[in-house]
Amino acid sequence: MTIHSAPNQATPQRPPRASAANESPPRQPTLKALARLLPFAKPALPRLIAGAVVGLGAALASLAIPLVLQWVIDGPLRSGDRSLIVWATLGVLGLGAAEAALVFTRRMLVLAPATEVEYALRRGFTERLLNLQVAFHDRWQSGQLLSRMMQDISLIRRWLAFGSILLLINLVTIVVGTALLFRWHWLLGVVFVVCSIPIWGAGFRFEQRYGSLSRSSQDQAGDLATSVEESVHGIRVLKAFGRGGHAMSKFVRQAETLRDTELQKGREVGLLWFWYDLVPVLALGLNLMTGIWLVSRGQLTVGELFAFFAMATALRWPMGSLGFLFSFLIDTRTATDRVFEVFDSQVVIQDPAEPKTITAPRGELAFRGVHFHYPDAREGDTDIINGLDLTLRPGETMALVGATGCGKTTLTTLPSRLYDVTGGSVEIDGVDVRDLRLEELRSLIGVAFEEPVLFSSSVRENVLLGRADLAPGSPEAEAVLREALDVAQAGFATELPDGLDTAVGEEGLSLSGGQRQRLALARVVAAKPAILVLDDPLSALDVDTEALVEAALRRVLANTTALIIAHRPSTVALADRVAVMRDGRIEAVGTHTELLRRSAHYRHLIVSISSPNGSATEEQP
Ligand SMILES: Nc1ncnc2c1ncn2[C@@H]1O[C@H](COP(=O)(O)OP(=O)(O)OP(=O)(O)O)[C@@H](O)[C@H]1O
Repeated sequence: MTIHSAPNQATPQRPPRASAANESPPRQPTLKALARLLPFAKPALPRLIAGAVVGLGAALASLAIPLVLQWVIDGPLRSGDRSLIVWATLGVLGLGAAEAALVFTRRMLVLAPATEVEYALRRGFTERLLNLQVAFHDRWQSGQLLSRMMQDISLIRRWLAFGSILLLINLVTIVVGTALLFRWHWLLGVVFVVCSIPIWGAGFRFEQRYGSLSRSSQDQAGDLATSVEESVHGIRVLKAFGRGGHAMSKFVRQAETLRDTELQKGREVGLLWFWYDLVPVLALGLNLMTGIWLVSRGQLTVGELFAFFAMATALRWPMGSLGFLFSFLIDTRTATDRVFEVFDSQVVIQDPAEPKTITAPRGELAFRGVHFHYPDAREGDTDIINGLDLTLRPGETMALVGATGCGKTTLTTLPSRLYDVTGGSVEIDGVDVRDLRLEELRSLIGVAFEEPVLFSSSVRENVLLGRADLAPGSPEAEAVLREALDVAQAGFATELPDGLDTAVGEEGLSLSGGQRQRLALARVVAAKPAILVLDDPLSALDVDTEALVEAALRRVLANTTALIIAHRPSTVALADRVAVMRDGRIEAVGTHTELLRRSAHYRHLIVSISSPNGSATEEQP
């Protein structure tokens, strides 16, 4: 039973969550953007550089073949020296074999370090996500984060292992090869360089256009991942409301947008490839005519002409591959930008510079002149928590009641610093929670949310989540586990197929709402915090189970300070005192009987939550 309220004009409405696609900062030069990978790539650099050097060796071996050919044609072949011809043939074979072996070695050298960089990036990314405050996660779609974590980081790995090295090798090969063309005859070199001008022009135009397309497609892939994730998560609701078709058409719309962007990308890459395929062939044709002309005038030997063709052919792949490598480069810089947008997000809720500590916690929790608004609140909106004062004495159980949307859940997020107050302070035993290290603070406060979240692991691991101090499987851990399950009336867990080792959560056995809620309650009880914050923890339980949990909770709460959001009279009955919240403040505090006597708003709330279709609005007294 929930207390409903009419839309409250005073509280800000949440705008839809921003797709991160709208937030990209101005583009910086590609090399500068990629240089941000250096701290992660540093340990892998020696092997990546060794791979590049070996790769260059392979390229030079392939470039040496035309030189040997020239020497054979102009030397031994003309003079008829058979033994030298055999040696030269063996030399060419040796160079070919050396090239193959070096390419293989390059692959082996770069594979492992690139995977290590991928691992380091994923690890850093996850650490960042876990450290970032809840407000960050409110703004970012999960599919966007997932696609950055999986697709973008793996693209960066492929770039480090192959793309970057191939681009370097191919550019060096083109420069050295072109220099050799000049060595045979300056005119051949000039023709080659002039012919390659359109390639550079096409590359420049491509960089300009492909960058934004690449960004759009990677963001759209993230949006698509979000839709799929939401549909899979909400599959029951979609089916129950017969809205599978609606979800499908949303998916199709997004998939079509992504397809169109990919097609545009494909057209841009196709155009680039056209130039990169056409120009080397044109250059070869023009050079053939120039070469024959030079031979006819005696300015070039036949051997030099033959070697020149072998060289121009050897340069075809490096030239042709540039289109693909440039698009790869731009996709990678986009991926790097997207990954670093998360790394660049400020962790605003963190440990203080000079932390205080509470050596013997008594469990007093005080809200002093607290103000709070969510980061997306608009200028001029009234704060959701608007100058709130409330003190819970050590060991006291305080029920918090108020109309729906008045800010009760928001208030429960402040003591453990899921969000920071925007004014005033929250104090434990007189110490501002912002002066405590987060680890200490979160060991002092246990929170159970209305929506019980279980992880895809065993019952045991889920319940002992907050007890990293207990060795898994130790007698002490088992005792804490049993006691917590007992208090939460979660004995059903021992009868699951694998007992307390049964996997639950998304990947595990499906549990009922009440079973999930009892395990979540057991988890917070097992944490044995000095202060418990419970957001309507018994809402999914039947009346009999609720009574049993309440009796057991009373035992636990005897020594623990507790703030409990109450949506039912039975939960209010657990409390020593009740606080009535209205318009972002505490309107009245007292025992249930006192409040019934002196607060009209409380009477209204109690009547509405006691009736079968209970509803309360802020407009009522
Ligand atoms: N993450 C958020 N970002 C922005 N606004 C939020 C966020 N969470 C809640 N709000 C807004 O804050 C206001 C108070 O919400 P809150 O969940 O604290 O109310 P509540 O009293 O717990 O309601 P209920 O009894 O229905 O659970 C609402 O207007 C809500 O839209």
